[in-house]
Amino acid sequence: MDRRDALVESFMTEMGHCTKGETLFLQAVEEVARHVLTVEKNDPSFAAARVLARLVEPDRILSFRITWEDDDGKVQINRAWRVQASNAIGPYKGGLRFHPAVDLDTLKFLAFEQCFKNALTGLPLGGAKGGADFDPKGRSDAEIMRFCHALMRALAPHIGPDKDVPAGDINVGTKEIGWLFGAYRQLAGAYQGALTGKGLSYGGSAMRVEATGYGLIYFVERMLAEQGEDLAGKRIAISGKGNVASHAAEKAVQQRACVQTLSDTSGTLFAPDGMGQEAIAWVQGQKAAGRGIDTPPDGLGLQFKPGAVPWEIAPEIALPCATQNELDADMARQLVDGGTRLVAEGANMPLTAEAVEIVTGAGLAYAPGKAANAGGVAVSGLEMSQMSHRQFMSAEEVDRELCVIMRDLHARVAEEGREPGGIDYVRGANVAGYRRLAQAISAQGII
Ligand SMILES: NC(=O)C1=CN([C@@H]2O[C@H](COP(=O)(O)OP(=O)(O)OC[C@H]3O[C@@H](n4cnc5c(N)ncnc54)[C@H](O)[C@@H]3O)[C@@H](O)[C@H]2O)C=CC1
Ligand SMILES: O=C(O)CCC(=O)C(=O)O
Repeated sequence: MDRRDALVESFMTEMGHCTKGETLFLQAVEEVARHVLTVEKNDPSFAAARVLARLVEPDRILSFRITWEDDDGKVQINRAWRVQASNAIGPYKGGLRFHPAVDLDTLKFLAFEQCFKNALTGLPLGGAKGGADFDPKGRSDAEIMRFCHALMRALAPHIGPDKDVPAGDINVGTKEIGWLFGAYRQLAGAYQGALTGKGLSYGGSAMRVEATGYGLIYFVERMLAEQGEDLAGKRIAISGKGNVASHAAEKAVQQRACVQTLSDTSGTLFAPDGMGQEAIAWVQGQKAAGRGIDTPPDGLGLQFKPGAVPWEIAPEIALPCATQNELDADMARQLVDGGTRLVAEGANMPLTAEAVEIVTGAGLAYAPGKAANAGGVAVSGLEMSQMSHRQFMSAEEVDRELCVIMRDLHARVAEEGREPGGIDYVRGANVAGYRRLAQAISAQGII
């Protein structure tokens, strides 16, 4: 199915010349271009500023060789990048990912998406993303710490509280941020908030760990409220078992939903009667200890199916929370045929372009990650404010604020995406994010 119109076709063709082989980046850009190019064309100042053409070319891409020593004293070499996409509305902001599959294409797509997501939060945050092809699997803590310190030696000159503020992402959690921050403060010779996701004892925000998953559920609650419904008793399938997935599960259970799955690349944990908090805590403990989820203990109501994906249970709500393009066309058809009514992305771009066509074509309510998972970066924004004021909020205060941010974000997206038959969340998110970026970019002249 090809929905490209002439405007999108010519934009993508022009872009294709300098982005050969960057399939993830092109996928993310095309989805945005479909909705915003007509908005740009119809606004003389946005059109004159060529906003989208500027946004698809990052401000700068930093590339690093990271050299470090493993536990056997052997020299190891990794590649790392920081893609600083746009600081038109605030300092560059976005996570760092450690994964062997990390490459420039992945980070360019994530940095591009981050610009729109951060604009949607209503906070003054620009867009960036970074990471390394370092695989922490099988590495000791001492090795991961040495890698973090080596990475920060390369990154430190390019970041700072008013410049670029990295955070965590896949395989980068509170532990890694601690090591990155330790090296940063020594190299900078100053105690400043150049990273978020810090521990509570040294300038972190309450609830940053929970924020993305909890925010996702607050967003889903607004989507359901549009249909006059709530989460109570709804059967939910969640993929992933990490930070986003497990905290989405935790909040959904608190809101009386029936969470039936969590997963990883080895298979899926099924809970036919719904997971309790103990089951979720067990998954979190396994992940923290670097252990698998394939041997659940008796008494938690969990069954593990090797190689299975969560979507086969025909859930009412599907929340992909693992990684990009994890949910393909066949899985999307499985959801549609099984009667799923709502899909919201906890991960960044977890549905392939074809899968998006299938779920939206079938009339499911579908929220893209740039809207639904923005709670994490929003609380990072709150962490930046708290750090600069030297005054910290309680967990209850941050949670309340997160709820308000997700409610307002939903309203912004709904306003742009409302149609007679419901809300087009993809168009709403793309256009609302674009308008904020375009106003800032066109107001600041040709730079
Ligand atoms: N941590 C954060 O605050 C935010 C994260 N995200 C996105 O959420 C997603 C997950 O990130 P985190 O939970 O932070 O990472 P994490 O490292 O805590 O967990 C990721 C988990 O996904 C599992 N996984 C990877 N590929 C999989 C697959 N194909 N099927 C099933 N499971 C798979 C891994 O086993 C891993 O446990 C990523 O797309 C990330 O960019 C988005 C917004 C904020
Ligand atoms: O908290 C942040 O700055 C980054 C969060 C992130 O990487 C994301 O929203 O994908």
